[in-house]
Formats: sequence, C-alpha cells, structure tokens
Amino acid sequence: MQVIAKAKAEEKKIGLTETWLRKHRPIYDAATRHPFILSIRDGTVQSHSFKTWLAQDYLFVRAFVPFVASVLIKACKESDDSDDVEVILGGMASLKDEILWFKREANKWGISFSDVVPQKANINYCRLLESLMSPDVDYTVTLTAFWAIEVVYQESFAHCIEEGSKTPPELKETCERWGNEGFGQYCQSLQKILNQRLQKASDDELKKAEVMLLSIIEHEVHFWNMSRGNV
Ligand SMILES: Cc1ncc(CNC=O)c(N)n1
Repeated sequence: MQVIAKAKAEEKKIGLTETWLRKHRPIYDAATRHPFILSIRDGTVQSHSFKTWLAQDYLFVRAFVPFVASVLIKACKESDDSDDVEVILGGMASLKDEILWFKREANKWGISFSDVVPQKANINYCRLLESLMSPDVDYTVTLTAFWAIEVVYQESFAHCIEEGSKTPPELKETCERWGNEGFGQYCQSLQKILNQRLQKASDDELKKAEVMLLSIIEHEVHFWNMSRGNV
C-alpha cells in the first residue's frame, strides 16, 4: 500500500505529505477551520475563549521547546542533509521571541501565566510531545509530528487574515504570528525536508508517520476545543 502511495505522489509530482492531506481532508479541515478559528475570523470570538486559548498555548509552547530541541538532535545525528538542521534551528530560534510575545500578550489581556492550570487536552498533548522526545522514536516520525504541529497553526491563522476576514484588530497580531508569509515559507521548508525523508522511508515508517499526522490533527482539535470550555 505504502509503495502505491509513493508511486502516486511521484506520478503527480507532489510530495507524500500532500497525498496525506488530500486523503484526510475532512479531519484536517476540522483542525484548520475549527469553530474557534472561524469565530476569530468572523469577529464573534468571546474574549474569555481567546484568553483561555492564550494561557493554555503558553504552557504548550513551553513544552514544545524541549520537543523541538529533540527534533534538532535527531536531525543532527540522522540526517545526511544539512538543510534539515538549519530549518529546524530556525524554528527553534524563533521560539525565544514567541515566548516573549506570549508574556507581552498576557499583560495586554490581564492574564497571569503563573496562575494557569493546564487543562486535560493540553496535558495529553504535552504528554505526546514528551513521548516523541525518546531516542527510540524515529526521526521521520518525529519530523512528521513537528511539521503537522506547525502547519495546522499556519493554515488556521492564515485563514483569519485572508481577504474578507473580520478579525478584530486586537487579535490581528496573534493571527499574523502564525499566519504570516514567513511562517508559511518555513512550513513549506519543513514539508520539503519531510517529503525527502519519506521518499527514503520504509513501509513501516511511512505507516507510523501517517498515523502520527492523524494523531497530531486530533490533538489540535481537542486543543482548540478547550477555548470553548468543552474539554
Ligand atoms: C497547540 C499548538 N500547536 C501548534 C503551535 C504552533 N507552534 C509553535 O508555536 C502552537 N503554538 N500551539
């Protein structure tokens, strides 16, 4: 089956990641066109929803840092391509600014991060990140998770700043953070290096990577759900 997927991707001159996204479109859209995102886009989002998301996401990003470091270590050890390391290092470096941004944003909204308790969906997601940090988890599978985590945010927030969106001005900066063109290009770079790895992967690795993509998408949906209070 996986061999067929590779051949199909090759025939259409698209990457395997693209064939996955086509195959799993409905679930991918459930994450990138989630009601929380649509409510930002149409300007009806409640401030308590936004604040809940912001606080939970700060905790997530703190846990994301060591995860990205683990991806970087795997890339250094296993990749024969120095592009990988540079792309991942760039992602890692931008997290420093991101954490500062979260702190500024917390001030703006009157939130104190030290009082925030992680919710169940967040705990589960961070637990998944933690499990992926193990050296036993294959680099290709880890890279799939990394790309999926980033691309869901990119596609979601880019949708909020497209023509015709009614995103409130005070939320524009948030949407720009992940929806901007630079972040889009970075996601493309991740997708490209992932596609190269997938071309060389075994059937077993391909299956695991595809399952990982679905798992990340599901965790992202649960993560957005927290903002609406339906954990
Ligand atoms: C839950 C979640 N998924 C993806 C991202 C985007 N990556 C880094 O910021 C994020 N901040 N939060």
